Amino acid sequence: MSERKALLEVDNVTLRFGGVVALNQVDFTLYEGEILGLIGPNGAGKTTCFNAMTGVYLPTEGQIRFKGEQVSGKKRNKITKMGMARTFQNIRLFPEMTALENVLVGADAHNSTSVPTALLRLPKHWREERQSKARALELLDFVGITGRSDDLARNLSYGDQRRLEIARALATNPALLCLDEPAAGFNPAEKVALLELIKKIRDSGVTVLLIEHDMRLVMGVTDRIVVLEFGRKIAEGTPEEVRDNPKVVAAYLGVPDAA
Ligand SMILES: Nc1ncnc2c1ncn2[C@@H]1O[C@H](COP(=O)(O)OP(=O)(O)OP(=O)(O)O)[C@@H](O)[C@H]1O
Repeated sequence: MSERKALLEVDNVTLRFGGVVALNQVDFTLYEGEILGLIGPNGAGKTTCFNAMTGVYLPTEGQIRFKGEQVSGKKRNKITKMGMARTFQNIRLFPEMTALENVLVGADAHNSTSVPTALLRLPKHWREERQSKARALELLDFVGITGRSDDLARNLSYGDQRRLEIARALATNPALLCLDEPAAGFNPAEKVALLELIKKIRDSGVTVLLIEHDMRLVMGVTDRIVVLEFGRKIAEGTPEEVRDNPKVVAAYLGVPDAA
């Protein structure tokens, strides 16, 4: 246990929107190399927590640290550069760009080419562009949409658009990938395939944080789970521990059809 290395620390975070306490003294750590599930009923605070971690919201109290460095108050592109990438509950692709171009936009966050180098089309620029393209094609292959690189994003199936979003996030070479309900709208077969992809991402060395409503998906893929209810953490542990926790059963698993 002692060799586990903290990647992201949510340290006693409270977040208020006016009178609404969306997060109430939430505390947990995400360790390198794990798949952590963040679950809870509607309105529990999952998305707010995610948004705080990725710099969208500033906690009212407490701190969030990534690789030991505070993320709160930092700009999005700085947080991306620190090694954190995310997808969104609602797909946010550039619909009129090709799949490949969408991934290249992700990779751009990482390129070192300066604007003058790019404008003057110096060799370094071409080299980086070639490398980025090769890497983008590799990522499309990795997420399972080989052959769709030249298709406009809007012409991809819903499932493939979700995969493309993941490829775009991976193009920033993250240490941590945060997935916000990636299986929303998926049929059971697509969910199984997504589960495989999430494991493959982790096995490639990327730590994964997963917000998910589908209990079966969460149980089948995560190493540990944090459960929120009304903005508070009510449980944390392995899928088995969480599943058997009476508070969780009452709050979430007891809801018919939650699975
Ligand atoms: N921008 C905001 N302004 C005011 N209240 C907000 C805002 N965002 C979230 N809330 C409130 O904070 C609480 C937590 O919401 P949040 O969206 O984080 O929950 P969630 O667990 O992600 O829910 P869901 O599963 O429905 O997406 C809710 O009471 C919500 O109404």
